[in-house]
Amino acid sequence: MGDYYLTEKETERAVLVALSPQKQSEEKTQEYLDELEFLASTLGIETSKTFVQKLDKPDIRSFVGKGKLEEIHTYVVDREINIVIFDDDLTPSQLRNLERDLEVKIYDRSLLILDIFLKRAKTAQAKTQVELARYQYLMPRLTRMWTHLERQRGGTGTRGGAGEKEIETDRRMIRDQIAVLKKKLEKIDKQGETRRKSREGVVRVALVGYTNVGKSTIMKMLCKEEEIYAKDELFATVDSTVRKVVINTVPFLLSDTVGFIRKLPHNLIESFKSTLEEVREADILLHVVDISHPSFEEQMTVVNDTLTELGAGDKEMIVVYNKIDQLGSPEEGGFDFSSGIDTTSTSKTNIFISAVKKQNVAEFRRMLFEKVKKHHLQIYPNYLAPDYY
Ligand SMILES: Nc1nc2c(ncn2[C@@H]2O[C@H](COP(=O)(O)OP(=O)(O)OP(=O)(O)O)[C@@H](O)[C@H]2O)c(=O)[nH]1
Ligand SMILES: [Mg+2]
Repeated sequence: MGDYYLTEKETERAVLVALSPQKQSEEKTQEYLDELEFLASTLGIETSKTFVQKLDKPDIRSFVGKGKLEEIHTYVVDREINIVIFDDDLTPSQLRNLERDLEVKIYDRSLLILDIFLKRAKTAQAKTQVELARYQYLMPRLTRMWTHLERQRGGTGTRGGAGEKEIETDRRMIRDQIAVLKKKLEKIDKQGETRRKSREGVVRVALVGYTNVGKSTIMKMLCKEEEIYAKDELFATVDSTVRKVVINTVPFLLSDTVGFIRKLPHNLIESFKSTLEEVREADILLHVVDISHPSFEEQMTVVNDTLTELGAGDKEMIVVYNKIDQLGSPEEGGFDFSSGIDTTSTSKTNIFISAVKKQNVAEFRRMLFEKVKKHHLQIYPNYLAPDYY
């Protein structure tokens, strides 16, 4: 008997499924799967095995081909797996077919991300936004949700799913719920607008970046606050936090925002637009990058694309390359970051730091101070800011 049988019942065990198109390297596929595993573990789901199928496009009926599906099914039954997670979004009919064939909970990337957001959201606004996005996601997939409800009520894997009548009732209920949530959000947005107006006349800085790069850690470092939640988990921050920071007598507002990720569900971006208003209204963006991540460049592209989508693509920006402590020393072939500043780029400013090991933090603060001062002087031309040193 393997270890599997010793695992506590409550632990959710999953298998991951991804496609590997011909033009994608094996390393890339593995990296995507690692990210998916990390997402799952953030929800407390343990990954038991991953399945990869060499296919350029997903199978219309069941995402993977028939043979692979049988292979997955056998494994799921043998190892008492409760969830199968697909790295791409599934169409409503794929979801239905897979659930029928595999007889376990089926997740796709979007649902996984939505569930993490649901777990993390703290403020009324974020909670409402996630609920809305989740209902919009579930709406075309109602049969599936119904069978989930069935199971929760103690039914056994209802093969045929619910009757049309029940589904219609559910659909109506969800439609009403979506309307209620939208109204609620409008009201919250109005209050937010008033609050944002009251912040006029103060320079605004927003931390942006891929998830888990260290935004909240930098926020904490700049605010000297302990209560900001930073953790080695994806989407540790879902609500945006705003704090007043003063560097060398120049005040500004700093906001920490939700991290971006490859293939962020579109509904989610839509519903988070008001939270991301912090980003749109910022004078300066601090684009935090985890330079120790093997695909940091791709992550930067995801972030820049999302910023463009939000209409914040051409803002003044400092690129903060974080986690340099994770890189090798110059002797080991790593970079020499001792100066902390790369002046080769003209439109943007780059800085290399370690928020945890506090490397190059003084240079970073000075760079930020110079930028903030410039904006502060535009608002208060008569203000005499002292020199940094
Ligand atoms: N080695 C190293 N780890 C760091 C550094 N900065 C942050 N981390 C770690 O990276 C992990 C993620 O940090 P967070 O600050 O939560 O990252 P985030 O960007 O706010 O993440 P989300 O809110 O999940 O999007 C934590 O475990 C941090 O301790 C650094 O300079 N060096
Ligand atoms: Mg965070």
